[in-house]
Amino acid sequence: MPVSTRSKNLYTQSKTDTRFGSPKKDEMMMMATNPNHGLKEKMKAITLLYEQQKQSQKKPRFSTHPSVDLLNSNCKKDEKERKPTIGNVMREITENTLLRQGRVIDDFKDNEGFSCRKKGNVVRKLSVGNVQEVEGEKIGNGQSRILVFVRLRPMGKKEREAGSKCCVRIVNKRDVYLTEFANENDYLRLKRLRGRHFTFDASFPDSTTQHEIYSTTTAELVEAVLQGRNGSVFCYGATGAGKTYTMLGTIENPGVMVLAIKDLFNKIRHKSFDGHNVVHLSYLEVYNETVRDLLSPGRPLVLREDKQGIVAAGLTQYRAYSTDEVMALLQQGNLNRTTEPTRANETSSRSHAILQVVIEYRVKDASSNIINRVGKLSLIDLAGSERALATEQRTLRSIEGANINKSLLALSSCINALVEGKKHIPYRNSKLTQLLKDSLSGSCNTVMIANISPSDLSFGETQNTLHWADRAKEIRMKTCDVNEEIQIPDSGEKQAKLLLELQKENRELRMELAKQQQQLLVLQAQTLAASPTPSTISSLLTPPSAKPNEKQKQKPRPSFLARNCFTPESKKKAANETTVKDLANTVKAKEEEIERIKKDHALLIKQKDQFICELSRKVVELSGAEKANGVVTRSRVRQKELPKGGDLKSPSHRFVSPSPTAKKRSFWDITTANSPSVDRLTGRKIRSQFISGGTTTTAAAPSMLRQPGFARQKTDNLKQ
Ligand SMILES: Nc1ncnc2c1ncn2[C@@H]1O[C@H](COP(=O)(O)OP(=O)(O)OP(=O)(O)O)[C@@H](O)[C@H]1O
Repeated sequence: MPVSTRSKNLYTQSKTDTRFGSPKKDEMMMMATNPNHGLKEKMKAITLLYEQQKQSQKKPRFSTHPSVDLLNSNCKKDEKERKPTIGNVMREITENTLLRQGRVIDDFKDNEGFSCRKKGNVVRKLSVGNVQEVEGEKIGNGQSRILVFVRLRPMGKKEREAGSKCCVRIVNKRDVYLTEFANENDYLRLKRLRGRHFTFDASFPDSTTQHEIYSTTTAELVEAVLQGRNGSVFCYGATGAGKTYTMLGTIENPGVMVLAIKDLFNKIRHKSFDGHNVVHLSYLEVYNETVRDLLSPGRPLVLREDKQGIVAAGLTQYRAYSTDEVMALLQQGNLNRTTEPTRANETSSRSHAILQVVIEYRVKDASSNIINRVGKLSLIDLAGSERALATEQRTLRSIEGANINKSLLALSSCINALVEGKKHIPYRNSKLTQLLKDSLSGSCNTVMIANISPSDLSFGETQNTLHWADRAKEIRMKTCDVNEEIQIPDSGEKQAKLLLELQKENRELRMELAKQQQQLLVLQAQTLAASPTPSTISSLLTPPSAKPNEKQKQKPRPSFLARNCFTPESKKKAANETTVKDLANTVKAKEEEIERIKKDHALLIKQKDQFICELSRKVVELSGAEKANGVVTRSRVRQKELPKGGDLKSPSHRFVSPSPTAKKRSFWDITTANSPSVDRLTGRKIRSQFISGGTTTTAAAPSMLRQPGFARQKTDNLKQ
């Protein structure tokens, strides 16, 4: 029999009141706090208050995409339906079972236990199936934020054997639902599903192929790099989540690194207008906070900051000419990478690896300007974070793990600071963040691929990865500038013109010089002619301070007393003398000029001699190398053809001295004497002697100087 209680009446009354408006909040508050009311009444009042508050907090939902509306309507429906009825509890159990089988369920609860779907984030145009463009943002049009993708890997054999459940569900190629299953020993919450929902630019289920991953995440970035922009792709996630598989892949299923390089090489050939392009490659790892070159391992590298940003000083930059060559370099680099088996992954990468490709090529624009484009692509495979057990000893693995976690922590601090728009970003906290500075905040298009495992055993790690990936979406990037340089068209023609002009000027100067020399001679002749006494030029050129000659001494000096001072003869003499003096001065000046020109000429000739010396040295080296390689060259054939006397049988013999033994040592002879073949004469030890273990080698010893690696090989062969 129904019993009417005070609280029931109150509840019905308040319900009916809603028809005319909401029940009075003050009344509810009074009831809830009044000590004279019963517990049930208080509970009802509180429930009503709560419902009212919830309704007032509900904001109108806006979306720019029909799918988002659909999600929202689903969400409302779910909220109505998800009352703790038996039907709903049964439904939860069914969902749980489906999840255990790795199948799809329809809705999830957020952390507070309320069924909810987040409002869909604005996504950019992607080449993924049904993900559509919502906003006009695109890579290359002034990137504004990091693109974040999530990849789910298939359940591993070990995980399946351990009876783990799938806790991740990907819906709509964009939404990731993460479920936290209750602890099996927690009987009270056994039926409870807790989870979180995330939205990314694209999310890939476990069946996604490597090509799909590449075309969605990196293909556009590669295109932007070819336009002269910088791009970075980095994989983030827990150990064993599939980062290395995504970045490097296997021989049958190559990953992003391999596919990106193949694509770069294919496209650059088509884009370059003259077929000329330069591809430089470097590959490094950050292991235990030290930077190492993976292409030529050696001492740790030091990071320096210059105009281009942070660079590893001394890092090898290989020039690659083909995809195959790059593949070989990548393989070589990966063999040098530090990997160790861990609890979670048998071939766990214990270091962060960064592959950097710099491309340079030329294109012609509409107004036939030649444009030099330079783009940089960084592909980063981060080491996975690993939970260290409290009981774990301080082994090398745990130190490695600590360092990996330290750098990843530094990375998350940087992401946090960037998201919060802080002025100081702690890049210097680790080597990894220093190297990623450009990718995180510079003018760069950046793509982040977060790798996750489906197993509920890795729930914590997966949640962490998704949390950071979600944060990374907020990072705003600088507008990415294009690295290109316009070259003035026909610069070659201009240079040729300049050369011709210079040659012309040079000819004119020479002619001027010849003219001046001629003038000088004329002047000298005139001086001689104008001289009152037949004297030599040297006598004319003697300075006034010099001792007067005997004749002058004997001659009476003009004086007023002798009255020969102003005679017409003396006047003529004085005029002649001044002319001679002037001429002597001019001659002196001209001679000084000639001296200077002679000196310049001597210097030029010396420089040319040095240049010829250098050239001849190279020729001798080359001929040595040819002999070593067994290449038949004209010079070798000629040597064979030479008779004992040394005369050539070819028609060119007429250019050879008939008695070579008696000939003067020419410049060529001197350079040959300095070449390795004549080192016996000088007695100086040469490198090839050291290579052959101290025994003096013959003149034809091949040069190994340009290939130090081969030098070592040669020594080994000789030893054998
Ligand atoms: N999408 C995938 N498809 C098939 N197998 C995968 C996939 N992703 C990962 N795997 C497999 O999972 C295992 C672990 O992957 P991987 O080595 O790439 O993990 P990781 O994140 O790089 O780990 P760590 O950080 O320890 O290096 C490998 O055996 C790999 O072949």
